[in-house]
Amino acid sequence: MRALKLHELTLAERLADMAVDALIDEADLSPKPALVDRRGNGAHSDLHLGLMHASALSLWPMFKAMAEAALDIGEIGLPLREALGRIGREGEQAMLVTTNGVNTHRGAIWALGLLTAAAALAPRDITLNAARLALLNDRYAPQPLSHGAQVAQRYGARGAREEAQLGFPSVTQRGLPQLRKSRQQNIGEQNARLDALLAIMTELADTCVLYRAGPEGIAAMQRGAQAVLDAGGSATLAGRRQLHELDNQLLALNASPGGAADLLAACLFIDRLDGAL
Ligand SMILES: CC(C)(COP(=O)(O)OP(=O)(O)OC[C@H]1O[C@@H](n2cnc3c(N)ncnc32)[C@H](O[C@H]2O[C@H](COP(=O)(O)OP(=O)(O)OP(=O)(O)O)[C@@H](O)[C@H]2O)[C@@H]1O)[C@@H](O)C(=O)NCCC(=O)NCCS
Ligand SMILES: Nc1ncnc2[nH]cnc12
Repeated sequence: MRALKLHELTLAERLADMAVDALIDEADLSPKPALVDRRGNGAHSDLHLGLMHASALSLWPMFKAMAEAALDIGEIGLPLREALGRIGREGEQAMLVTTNGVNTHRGAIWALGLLTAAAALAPRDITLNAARLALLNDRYAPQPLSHGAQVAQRYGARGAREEAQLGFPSVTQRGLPQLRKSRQQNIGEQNARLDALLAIMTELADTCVLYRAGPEGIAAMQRGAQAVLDAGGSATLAGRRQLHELDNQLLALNASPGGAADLLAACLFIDRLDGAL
């Protein structure tokens, strides 16, 4: 009998695999404060873990197309930025068809889309090149009054666009260093990832939290996340108590840190890519 020969994955396919894996790892990580995880729906009535998985898988062709566009065009500039915008909008439609209209991964399409394209061009300069792409103005992008735009107007908050334009400081200066520090303490991968999420939450202006719960919600998220880390992190008993407290507080405020969750996925993507280099 002849052996079945599987085709070797292209670079674009491997990057799409890594992006989807990062989204699934983020969704599965538990217990995340007020977010969808293996325990339940957090502060969401319209989301659940199966939907997050289906949504992540629906985005695989989009991530692959973004990486291919970067490889075809070969340089940072308006043609690539506008190609990514078009592919991203199509991906968002595919996501909405899969989820029956629920917004599961809009922020992740933005962050991981830019990072996937940047990784295809030059993995070692990934956040710098993602920022350069985010700084270019896509002439075809619609200007809807999104939740992010509304809270930017009301509170002057820096949202997803600015986070990318600055080269993802929440990821490079908070999430990744914490992930590596916690791993060195041999506390287990899930605890290290939870600590990374908390580190991201300590300073982020998450526009999802701001839209739902205002500055009070942001203060509760940032203060509570810092309290877990100060108590020794999510692997310690004292830290777990603080984490439980943070979960309760955010649920009471109906505040879901969806932006922080997307940035954790970005963090896991870059970490995986570093491991593959
Ligand atoms: C340029 C865009 C990023 C648009 O940004 P803008 O801020 O105008 O739009 P939003 O759609 O409100 O926000 C983008 C999403 O980014 C996540 N996010 C929030 N804060 C931050 C932050 N500080 N840094 C990084 N990322 C952040 C967040 O995504 C998660 O939350 C989603 C659910 O949130 P929300 O929409 O508020 O809630 P809903 O469930 O819809 O309603 P309620 O339940 O509250 O009633 C969830 O999807 C997570 O992913 C923000 O939502 C860019 O998005 C854009 O232009 N998109 C158009 C398509 C495109 O061109 N893409 C290009 C690909 S390269
Ligand atoms: N796990 C999660 N729960 C709720 N919103 C999210 N957006 C991205 N990941 C999420």
